[in-house]
Amino acid sequence: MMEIKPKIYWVGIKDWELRRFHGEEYSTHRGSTYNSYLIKDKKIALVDTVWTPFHEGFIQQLDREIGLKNINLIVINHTEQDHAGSLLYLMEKIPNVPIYCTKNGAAMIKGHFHKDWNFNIVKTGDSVELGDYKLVFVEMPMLHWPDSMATYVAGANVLLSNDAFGQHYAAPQLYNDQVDQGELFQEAIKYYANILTPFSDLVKRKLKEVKELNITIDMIAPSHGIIWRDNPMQIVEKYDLWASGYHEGTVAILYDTMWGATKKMALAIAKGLENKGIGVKVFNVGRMDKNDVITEIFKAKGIIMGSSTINKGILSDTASILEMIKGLRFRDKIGSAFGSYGWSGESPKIIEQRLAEAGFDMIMDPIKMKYDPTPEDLVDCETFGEQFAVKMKEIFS
Ligand SMILES: Cc1cc2nc3c(=O)[nH]c(=O)nc-3n(C[C@H](O)[C@H](O)[C@H](O)COP(=O)(O)O)c2cc1C
Repeated sequence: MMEIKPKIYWVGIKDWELRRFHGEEYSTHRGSTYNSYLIKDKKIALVDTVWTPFHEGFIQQLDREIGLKNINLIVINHTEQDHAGSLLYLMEKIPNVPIYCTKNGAAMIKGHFHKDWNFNIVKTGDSVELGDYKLVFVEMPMLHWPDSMATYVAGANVLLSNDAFGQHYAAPQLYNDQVDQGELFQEAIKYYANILTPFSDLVKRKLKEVKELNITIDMIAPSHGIIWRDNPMQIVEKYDLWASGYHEGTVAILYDTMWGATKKMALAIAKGLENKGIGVKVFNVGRMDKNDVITEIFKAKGIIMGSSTINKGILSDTASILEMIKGLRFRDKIGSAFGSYGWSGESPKIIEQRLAEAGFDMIMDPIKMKYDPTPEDLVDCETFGEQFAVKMKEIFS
């Protein structure tokens, strides 16, 4: 239990060992934290809980520090198991305590726990007086579930933002100014790219709405990772940027190969892009963490994706990335496709079609080479890279 502002305590859990989240869908190279907050004002409020496997230690800590019976209300900003999982066990001890949540939140708590507890449905602007502080609720539907909301602690100027502005990042320290900035921002952008990209329009609208409220925010305390206390608005500004067709002006070449032919093509295309002054990163998607690939796609302006043909189709790791791309609905990105083949050569066309369906502007016809590319083939690949670079520059100008 650590005091983050007078009378406001972090009562979360650091999960150092977590390496996979959302089943196997999200890699967590640096673990994660489940941040729960306790406000010990005249009334005692608990905001969010922790993931189910950690419920025992979490509840014991709360009981030891304040006595469970002294909790006057619980706020559930979001009902996903990593934040609300311990609620079931907590409510066994204090079954009548009021739970403040959105209308969707109450429905989803019932969906998860099949219990009809004492729900207090709140909307944006509703509030609860705690004594010196007041909790003010801000609905954030689809950021990133229909139930999501944030809780603002008026008087302390703390925004308990739940999943927004969070990162899967376990660190010895609690605050943004105490940790490695490279690690912190890598985890923050990875979180945005992999979880929030489909909701960028909503993010922009919500940020505008919050700015118009004209509230002072001295601290943003999300439900995963570190707390933003040093210039907390810097992460809000980043979200504004990331939600606005963000890119770093580079090209990501993503390839998959069985015997190395498509890799040779990838490197030749990269050379062509570099010849024309475009920054390029090359990744073997079969060997790379998929969420890191998604983060790199998020950062790039252009995506050139290659796979050799297998059984008239594409290699499975490429297919998996394309499925993720489809759901994430990237915007304002350009692309093309390539690949080696033996006799029928379907893969580049399949990639082209799937990227186009996912909203990419395919600015060049795909290129394919039979079996291992000859030196002449590689010159053609290099020229392909140069032409892509020229078109990309035209789009920028
Ligand atoms: C199991 C297997 C299935 C393949 N199926 C096809 C196919 O359906 N059509 C085709 O054009 N080539 C097919 N190929 C040939 C490869 O696409 C070809 O060898 C290519 O050069 C491999 O490129 P890579 O080294 O980048 O994987 C197949 C190869 C293997 C090993």
